[in-house]
Amino acid sequence: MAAVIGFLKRLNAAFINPPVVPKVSENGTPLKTGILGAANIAPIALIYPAKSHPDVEVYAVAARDITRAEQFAKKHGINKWFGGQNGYQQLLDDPDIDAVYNALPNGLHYEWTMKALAAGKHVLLEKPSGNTAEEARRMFELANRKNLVLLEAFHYRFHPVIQRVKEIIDSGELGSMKEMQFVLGWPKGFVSDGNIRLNYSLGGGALMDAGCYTLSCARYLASNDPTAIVDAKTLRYPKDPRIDTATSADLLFPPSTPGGEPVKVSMKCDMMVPPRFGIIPRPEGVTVHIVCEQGDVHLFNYTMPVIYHYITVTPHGGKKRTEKVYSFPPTSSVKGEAWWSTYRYQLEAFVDRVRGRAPQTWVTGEDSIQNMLWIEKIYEEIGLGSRPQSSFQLFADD
Ligand SMILES: NC(=O)C1=CN([C@@H]2O[C@H](COP(=O)(O)OP(=O)(O)OC[C@H]3O[C@@H](n4cnc5c(N)ncnc54)[C@H](OP(=O)(O)O)[C@@H]3O)[C@@H](O)[C@H]2O)C=CC1
Ligand SMILES: O=C1OC[C@@H](O)[C@H](O)[C@H]1O
Repeated sequence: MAAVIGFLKRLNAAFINPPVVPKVSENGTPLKTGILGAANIAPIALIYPAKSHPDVEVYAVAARDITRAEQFAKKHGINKWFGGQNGYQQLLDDPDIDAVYNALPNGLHYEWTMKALAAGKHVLLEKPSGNTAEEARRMFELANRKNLVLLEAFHYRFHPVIQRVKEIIDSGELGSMKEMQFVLGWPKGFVSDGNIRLNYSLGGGALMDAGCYTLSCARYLASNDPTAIVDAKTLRYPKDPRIDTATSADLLFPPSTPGGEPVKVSMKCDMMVPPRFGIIPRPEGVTVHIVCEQGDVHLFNYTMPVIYHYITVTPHGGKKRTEKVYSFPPTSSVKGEAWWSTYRYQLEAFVDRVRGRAPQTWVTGEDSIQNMLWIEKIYEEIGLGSRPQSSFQLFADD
């Protein structure tokens, strides 16, 4: 019963009725953020988390259609909106805005992040950072040059549960790593014709959408980049064969301990998992499984752990234990509540960085660039090729 009540409380506070705190910024005014695109993800990734952050105000939204912008703004209590052909640029030109949340389709991440940085705004950028590693490299280079914060929104990395899994592996309690398996999928019907995920020029594809998490998580837990792609397979979207609706890849990573064997990693992502018996919707899974020399670690739900998750640790010949990690230990002085979503933890870190404080953890620009690079390599391997690089030029000599 207590578990059910805990689940409902977390669900409610994270995604339905987030607690609202007064805005009391040490800097005088809270960080004013503007959203590019009235995107589906914006409420759970920024608007709800901002309600419980004392130093963030969701100040404006821009949409291609002014009516849509206005409706979205009114629905979410946002006082300012921009719309029409110049709506996005008008938001960037607003001198009161400090930071921008770029929730546009992947293929537009580069153009609008470059424009936002050029306008002097910090950027919280949706994953994957762009269509190519070159786009990512240019964005982080500009952010560095302008001394602005740019973060690829790999929200799962900010939650204590994935950090706990890494801690277990890195502690050596189970010996060196042998294999890791990552699965992420959405039930068929979630992504249908017309969705940005099925649009090639907008950076669609399962590997871009769900696969970028599996790859990021593998690289994070391995503390390394892959050394080789052993095999990769894909299912193509019949209406546009340049789009993968599901992709799986077997990779090799360097040994986790000196002199050890390479770590074998398999990752699988699917945007259209067929229903069980043809009718029961079935997510492919949201799991991480790690096989070490002396035992296994399994994490269920690494992308939405606030709702529910568990880690099981099974030492060979030992007793299986289960851990749940909704917040950092009270002794650690790291901020957080059991109801904080990955996005709320992420916002805390983003604001800390913008305000010149050290965030609890971070996804570096180099990490984001490498993730894109390996996405491109896997696309090459399966014969689909990279998503098209943006033709946008910030400077004429770009
Ligand atoms: N962190 C996470 O958990 C998640 C991240 N994402 C990422 O967020 C981004 C947006 O995803 P999601 O919110 O699901 O997508 P949506 O389709 O809901 O939103 C995309 C927004 O992009 C704008 N847009 C601008 N140009 C175009 C165009 N040519 N075609 C379609 N839309 C356009 C639209 O804004 P307008 O209002 O101006 O019309 C729309 O609101 C993606 O990069 C995705 O990978 C998505 C889901 C979860
Ligand atoms: O980032 C994401 O996470 C949640 C999914 O629903 C979505 O497709 C994806 O873009």
